[in-house]
Amino acid sequence: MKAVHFGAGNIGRGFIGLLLSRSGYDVQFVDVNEKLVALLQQRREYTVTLANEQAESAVVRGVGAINGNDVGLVAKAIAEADLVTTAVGVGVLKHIAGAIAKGIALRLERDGGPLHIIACENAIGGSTQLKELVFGHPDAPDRDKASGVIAFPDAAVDRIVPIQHHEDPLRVTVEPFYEWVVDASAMHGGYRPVEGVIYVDKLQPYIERKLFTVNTGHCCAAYHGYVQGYETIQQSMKDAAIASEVRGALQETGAFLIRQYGFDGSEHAAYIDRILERFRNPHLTDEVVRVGRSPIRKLSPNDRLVRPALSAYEMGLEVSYLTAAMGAALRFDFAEDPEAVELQASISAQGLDAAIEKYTGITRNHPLHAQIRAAYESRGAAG
Ligand SMILES: NC(=O)c1ccc[n+]([C@@H]2O[C@H](COP(=O)([O-])OP(=O)(O)OC[C@H]3O[C@@H](n4cnc5c(N)ncnc54)[C@H](O)[C@@H]3O)[C@@H](O)[C@H]2O)c1
Ligand SMILES: O=P(O)(O)OC[C@@H](O)[C@@H](O)[C@H](O)[C@H](O)CO
Repeated sequence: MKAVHFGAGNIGRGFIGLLLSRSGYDVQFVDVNEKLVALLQQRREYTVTLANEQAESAVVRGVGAINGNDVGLVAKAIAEADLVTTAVGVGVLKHIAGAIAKGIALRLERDGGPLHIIACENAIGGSTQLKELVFGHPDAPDRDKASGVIAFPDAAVDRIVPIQHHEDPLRVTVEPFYEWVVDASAMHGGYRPVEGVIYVDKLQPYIERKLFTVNTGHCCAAYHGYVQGYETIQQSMKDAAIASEVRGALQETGAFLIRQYGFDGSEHAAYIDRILERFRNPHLTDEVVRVGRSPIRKLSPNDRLVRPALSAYEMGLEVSYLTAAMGAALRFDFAEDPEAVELQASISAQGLDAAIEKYTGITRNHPLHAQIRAAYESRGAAG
């Protein structure tokens, strides 16, 4: 069984590659980081360590790597694969769509069998977005011809994998918890399950619960922590005021999720508690600038702050912790993050109100707009 996985980064090596390999797949990573590709080709294995007391390690063996710029080789691998997955960042999907389009075209020419392509990104409908990019690409084959053969099931993936600082660039430390949920309703019948993956008929409750709890809470800790001058999520969560901002935001998204999807209230409260413990994991060092990365994406209308806030507001629920986090996100001025630079330049050039409208879609006449402005102002440049 052959799997092609785009993105040999933290989640690619520390989660998706690990599970695929355990399920008996030969994993070919596709990446544009030449150093990573060369090391994977040379060693064909890497080590994953769990961030717990025991620090248990596992070696993932028999992996390979292809340079993503070698589109011909990537297309050939896709034509021959049994499964394709991605973890490159949702904004990067457009850059891999061409190679996937070529791979599908080659596969159809050769009468290759059915194939699932699963985007494991933090986004609602990540695989569906990838599908649109692939079939919008000039190298894509006819959509109808491909539709019986190629499926793009959406997925939710959860495992905290920080930026790694090991001497060995392939080694990756991951939290023990993981959850990978795939929309089985979009899959071809008779698929071969990946060990550890949960297949469900309706993904929406799972992806929204994950994104609007794990990722909402995570970015609240990151943005409030950044404003207060903390370097890591673990330091931020030790600050009682920040921990209470994070819990407050998760109670707000929780009220919306429970009402929207009928989750059991006490089970959801336990889910929140578990997540807060995961953020505090003393065996991990997760930088606030990683978790807060790409603030424009995180402030966008369909993402972890604005979407649950607007949905909850429309249900008549309180959202002041969520707007507080948006105010803090607008203060994220990390100079090495291109989206933070763009956001700050926009605030300086066009003013705060225009930036809130542009990036969140929340217009000046919406009551939440004033709340976000007030939250931003109360934080001041130095917090
Ligand atoms: N790290 C986590 O805790 C975590 C958990 C769940 C989901 N995710 C999601 O997984 C995705 C990847 O996150 P990450 O933390 O592993 O990031 P990462 O930066 O560690 O890994 C991304 C990898 O993609 C590679 N890449 C970039 N452009 C590429 C291209 N054109 N072709 C092939 N490879 C390319 C990069 O070189 C890098 O190795 C994101 O969507 C993220 O939201 C991350
Ligand atoms: O990957 P992002 O930028 O969407 O979000 C940053 C973190 O919140 C995220 O990577 C989490 O660690 C992960 O989603 C946990 O499952």
